[in-house]
Amino acid sequence: MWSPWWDASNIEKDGHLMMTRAIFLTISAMAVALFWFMWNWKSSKNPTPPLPSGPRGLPFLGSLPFLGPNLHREFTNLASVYGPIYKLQLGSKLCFVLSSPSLVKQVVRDQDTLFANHDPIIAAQIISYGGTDIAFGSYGPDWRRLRKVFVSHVMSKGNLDACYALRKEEVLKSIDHIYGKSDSPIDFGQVAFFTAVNTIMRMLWGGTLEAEKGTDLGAELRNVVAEMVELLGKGNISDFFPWLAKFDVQGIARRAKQVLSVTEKILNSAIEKQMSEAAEQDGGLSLKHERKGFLQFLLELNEHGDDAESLTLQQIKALLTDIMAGGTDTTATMMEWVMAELMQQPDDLKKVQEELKEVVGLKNLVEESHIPKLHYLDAVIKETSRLHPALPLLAPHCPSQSTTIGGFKIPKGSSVFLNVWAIHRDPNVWDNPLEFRPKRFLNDPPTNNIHYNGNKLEYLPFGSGRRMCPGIPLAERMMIYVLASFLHSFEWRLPNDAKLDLQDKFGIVTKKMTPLVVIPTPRLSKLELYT
Ligand code: HEM
Repeated sequence: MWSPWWDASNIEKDGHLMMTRAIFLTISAMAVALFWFMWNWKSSKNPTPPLPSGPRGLPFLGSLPFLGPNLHREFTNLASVYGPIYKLQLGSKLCFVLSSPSLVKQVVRDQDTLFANHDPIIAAQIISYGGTDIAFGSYGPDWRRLRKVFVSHVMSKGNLDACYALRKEEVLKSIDHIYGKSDSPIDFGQVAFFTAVNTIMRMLWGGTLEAEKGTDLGAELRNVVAEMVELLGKGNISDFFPWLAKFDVQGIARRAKQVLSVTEKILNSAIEKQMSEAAEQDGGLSLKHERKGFLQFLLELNEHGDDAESLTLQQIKALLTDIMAGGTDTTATMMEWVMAELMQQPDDLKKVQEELKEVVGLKNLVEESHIPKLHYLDAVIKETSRLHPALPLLAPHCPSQSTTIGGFKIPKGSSVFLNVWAIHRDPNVWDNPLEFRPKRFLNDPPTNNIHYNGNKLEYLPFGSGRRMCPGIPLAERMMIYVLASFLHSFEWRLPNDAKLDLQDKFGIVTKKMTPLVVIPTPRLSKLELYT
């Protein structure tokens, strides 16, 4: 076999060649060594953080088959094995669960902007007009404008004060309804839900849809809201395996589109009606009557406000949908939990009712002006929100870039769950956390103040940071006003043979496992107050 290496006539030529090769090899070896050294030096200075540990799971499915239905409890149990930050593979989705105030701080304070997106699930994207709303919209200029309009105008004290008359009318209707059921068992959650939906709808439209009273619009709206809430809370396999989305195996996308078309019909008719009513009156959108709803307010803002505040019609509809979906079931669920806790704690119930008797008097109905004096009821609601936060894992956040939390890598696009349920029940954070003790929130001494505003990371029933609940001013007013009205107007007891059960059932809103059935008896001294 011929080879230039062995050919004697080419010795001189080969000598040069070998020398060149030797030099080339030496330089290459030195370059590789230098690169290797630099790389090691750089990575020893900036080591890539590891992913946190977590359950191994199965190939392809990850931990999906091992998670039971009560995700908040499962996540808390896993934290006792893997610590306050761990990873979880769910289908093709990489998730992280954080369960300590200091880790939560890194998400909602230190890296708030980076974590300012919510995880966009398929049903939510459809219902929210492709994520043009606040709850599922991507963080950016449009989202900021929408949220600003909502927080500083729709939820402003002035605007909420202005529609008190609408809330009051709906609460009085509910009192009348409960009075009609005196001394018989009622499903408290259902009454709370009807009251919350009717009150919120009334605030959305103001007087606009009143002419529709004879129709079943109220029932249609309640059904649509109930369907929205159900779809948002349903585990959708396509969210864990996006390539399955086109098959819509569980029919969730199809149902979400149906819900959207019903909502669209109702919203369009409300907008048309609002505009034609206003045109009849003065050629503009400013209705003369005082019972303005949010819709009219938003349309007026569009007509008279500056560009920085004007919204497209689609954004207005998406915002109204957020209020329907985000504000009704949460508020009603919390009211049911408060009532359930009070049924379990007769001493606290007595204190709440004594306070109401003193502040309001048995010859009067509760007014919102009484609220600032209802300290004990306020503390009861706050303590209930600690033990039973409506969204125990908040809404999962999604980092827009890869980052580090607690020394661990969190890749871009993963889902980050903040387990406030675990924090609210952590003995390192709260004294005797499982005891129902409203006193914790009595603000005594005043330096002890704990509010819903997300400033104390130990207490986050409404979240914290850029994506915290923007509906707090309305939620707070509605919960205390409706509960005070019901607790002042009636005595409440469990049916004789009933056993109180405080177990919960995880969902987008975590509710009581079994409905709370209670018996109302009129408490006020003047019966004419009830009708
Ligand atoms: C007791 C009642 C309520 C509770 C417990 C509650 C709780 C929450 C929580 C925990 C979040 C997610 C925060 C996060 O991910 O960090 C949220 C978001 C939201 N809530 Fe509420 N909420 C209530 C009532 C309301 C009301 C009455 C409205 C509207 C009038 C509302 C509108 C929203 C909206 C639009 C978002 C999305 C915010 C965003 O993504 O930027 N909520 N709520």
